[in-house]
Order: sequence, then C-alpha cells, then structure tokens
Amino acid sequence: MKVSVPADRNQIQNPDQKQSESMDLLTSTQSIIKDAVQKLGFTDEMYELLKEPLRMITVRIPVRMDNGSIKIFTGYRSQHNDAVGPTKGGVRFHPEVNEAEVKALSIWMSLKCGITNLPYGGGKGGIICDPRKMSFGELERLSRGYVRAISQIVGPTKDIPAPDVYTNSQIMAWMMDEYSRIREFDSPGFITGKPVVLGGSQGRETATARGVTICIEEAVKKKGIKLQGARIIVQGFGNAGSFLAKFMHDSGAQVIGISDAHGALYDPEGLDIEYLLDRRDSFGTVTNLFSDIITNQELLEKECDILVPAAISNQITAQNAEHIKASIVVEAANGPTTLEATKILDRRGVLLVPDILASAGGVTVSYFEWVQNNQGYYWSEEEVTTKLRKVMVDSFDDIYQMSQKHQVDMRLAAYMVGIRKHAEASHYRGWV
Ligand SMILES: NC(=O)C1=CN([C@@H]2O[C@H](COP(=O)(O)OP(=O)(O)OC[C@H]3O[C@@H](n4cnc5c(N)ncnc54)[C@H](O)[C@@H]3O)[C@@H](O)[C@H]2O)C=CC1
Ligand SMILES: O=C(O)CCC(=O)C(=O)O
Repeated sequence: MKVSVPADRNQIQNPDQKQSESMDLLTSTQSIIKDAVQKLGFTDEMYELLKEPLRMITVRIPVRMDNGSIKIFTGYRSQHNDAVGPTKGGVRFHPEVNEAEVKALSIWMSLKCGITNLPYGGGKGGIICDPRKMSFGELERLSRGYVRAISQIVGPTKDIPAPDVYTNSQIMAWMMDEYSRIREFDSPGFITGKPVVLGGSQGRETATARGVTICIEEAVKKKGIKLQGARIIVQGFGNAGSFLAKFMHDSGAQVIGISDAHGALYDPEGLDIEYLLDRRDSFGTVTNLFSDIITNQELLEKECDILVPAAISNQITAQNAEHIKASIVVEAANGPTTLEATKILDRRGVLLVPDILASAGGVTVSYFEWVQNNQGYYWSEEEVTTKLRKVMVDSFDDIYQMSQKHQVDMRLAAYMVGIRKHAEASHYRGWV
C-alpha cells in the first residue's frame, strides 16, 4: 500500500456539490423505499420501520500518529435491519464520510442482500479520514481502534464488515486480527474481503467487477448491442473500476475512458488498459502520470455505448443527465445517480442498471467467503465465479421482469425486489 501521495494529487473534485447532495442520499432512498413498500402492498408502519436503520453507532477513535500526537477520528457503524439475519456491509475510509451517507449505504446493503437472496440485512461503516495521507502504521492503529470501538455490536453472527472505498484486504486482516484478540479465538468469519491466506475467498477481489460485467452482458442483450467492440467509459479506477476495465477489455469491448479522483483519460481509439493497470497505485490513481487529462464531469458526457460510474456518489445529476450519450448506464458505485437524473435517463430511454443490483457481486462473494469460513472448507475460483454468475443473472432477470410487469424504472423495480424479504421477515417476527 502506498501511503505518501501528495495531497493536491487526490483532491476531490466539486466538493461543494457532493457535500450538499450527499445529504440527499438518505432522503431520496427513503422516498424510493416508500414507493416500493406501497407498491408491494405493505403498510405505512412497515415504511416507518424500514426508512431508517435500527441501530447507528458513532464512535471516537484515538490514534497515536507517527509524530507522537494523538488524533481523534470519528467513525460510524449503521445496521439497517436484522430481521433476515446478521447485518453485512463494507467500511469506508474517506474524508467526506458522514452519518446520513453511512445510513443510506446500510439501507442499500439490505436491498442488495434482498435482491441476491442472501441471509443478511444491511450494515455499513465509515471513518472520516484520508488514508492517502496516513502512514501504514497509522492506518493499522486506526483500523484496530475502530474494531475495539464497535466490537460489542459486530461479530460473525451479528454484523460482518468488508472492504469499501479506500479500504482493502490488508485493512480487513488487521481488523480480523484485532477482533480475534478481543474474543480470544480465531474469528475469520468476523469480516470478509480478507487475504486468501487468512480465509479470504478466491474471487472476492474481483467480485464487484465480475458482477458488474455480468450485468453489462445482460443489459447489452436487452438493448441489442454487441459487447464486442462496444465503447465503454469507466469512472473510477479502484477495486471496482480497474478490474471492470480489464474484464471489458478482455471481452473485446473498447475502453475509451477511465478516471480517478485526480482526473480522467479519454481516447476514442481505446486506452491501453494493461499499461494503466500496471501503473495505477493502491488507491486507484493513475491519471496523475499524464498531462493530457480531462475532468471527471467532461468524461461522463463523452460519446460511448456504456457508461459505468465506479467511484463516488452523485455523479450523474439533473445538471448532466440530459448530456449523457451512453444508451446503457451500469452503476458499479453506490449512489452515483440522483433520483432526478434517474428519471431523466429513464425518460430518454437509457437502460440504467441500478447500484443495488450492479454492485451486488461484492457482497455475494463476501457471503460465499463467510460460508467457507463457517464450514472451514474452501472453494476454487471457478466454483465461486459459477455461483456468482447464477446469482447475478437471476437477480437481473427478477428486476427486469418486475420493471416490465409494474411499468417502473429499474431502480424502483430493484427496490421492490430488494425490500420485500426484509418486510416479510419483519412481519413474521411480529415487529410490524
Ligand atoms: N469494493 C467493493 O467490493 C465494492 C465497492 N462498491 C462501490 O464502488 C465504488 C468504488 O469502490 P472501490 O473501487 O472499492 O474503491 P477504491 O477505493 O478501490 O477506488 C475508488 C476509486 O474512485 C476514485 N475516486 C475517488 N474520489 C473520486 C472523485 N471525487 N471523482 C472521481 N473518482 C474518484 C479513486 O481515485 C479510485 O480510483 C464505491 O462507490 C463503492 O461503494 C460497491 C460494491 C462493492
Ligand atoms: O462485501 C460486502 O460485504 C459489502 C460490500 C459493500 O460494502 C457494498 O456492496 O457496498
């Protein structure tokens, strides 16, 4: 992991817009949940239960920095609904993490687990920090401190964390080690996305991108486009975006644009993906090596067949949705398209594969990892990929059919498919 990236290289673009829209993530999620619950015929009480997480903990984590000072970090863990089973979801390290965002992300995790029929509710965590400006030692102390702070409410049968933005298998390893020390027994099933030698699953590293790839394969069939030769733009070159660019390149599609927090690269003739993969750093930054870059916003509006936002939230908004040229948008990131932009894209006939479906490959293989940890028997990558494909294809079909049957956009259809299991389980438990 590289740790000493100069601050100005990684500045977040358009921070004002993101900050104000980020507060809307929860509100817009709640409004879609309301529609979905009503369309499924559940009561208003059910909406009241599901519109907010059951639990949200804020923790303060003291960390000794390398210069000897103590810095106090703020972290969160949100558990949306545990009627179906333990909650599950990643931990994000990012300077713009906030309470509303973590809550929304935990609700989306419930929806993803509902869509893919995993025995989990949704959870999510985050720490306000910039790991790009922290040393290896500081990151380890922060990761361990977070686990100590949340240890009472997490565990293999309670709430199982995983990687998300700017966290990786090394951070999962430190967290698993800390939890195992606290509990005084080895607990690989406490967390997923671990290194394979510590009980990680084959195929987890590439799972999110694989799931997105399967959704793209299904989406092009619906639109009558050939993947071979299709022009693809991918925003974000981290875990999700970089492996996706590779899979698309390997399938014969033409990756004509990629980006990271620093900027974007665009070449209508196709980019040298192998070279870019080789040169990207551990935070998914590569455009800093080039001088002829454009902005992320410019990239999103370039001519292409398939656009994949795979970075952060609120990227396709009412401001740019009319200018998106792609006929298919597949959301690898969580929350990249606002509610208003979703409506604009739908009106324009763009097929939008929503985040809670497209990015569900990660949690699906995390589930496989947890199952393998629980049984102590490990699967080959081929087995994992075959199982993942079935889950993703079935989930895509369920949502596509729901959208056709109810004449609603794919996002609302995905919410309907995703929320149903949690509503039914909450009802059977006698909560509502
Ligand atoms: N890693 C996983 O298993 C899953 C990730 N996701 C979602 O996918 C998205 C990307 O996550 P990862 O690839 O894991 O993160 P990552 O930390 O590996 O990579 C993040 C990428 O986004 C870029 N980025 C950061 N800020 C940006 C900005 N302001 N503008 C443009 N690009 C920016 C970074 O430079 C980097 O290329 C997130 O929304 C995450 O929640 C969703 C499901 C699972
Ligand atoms: O792998 C997991 O458990 C969760 C991944 C995640 O955080 C997400 O899908 O947003």
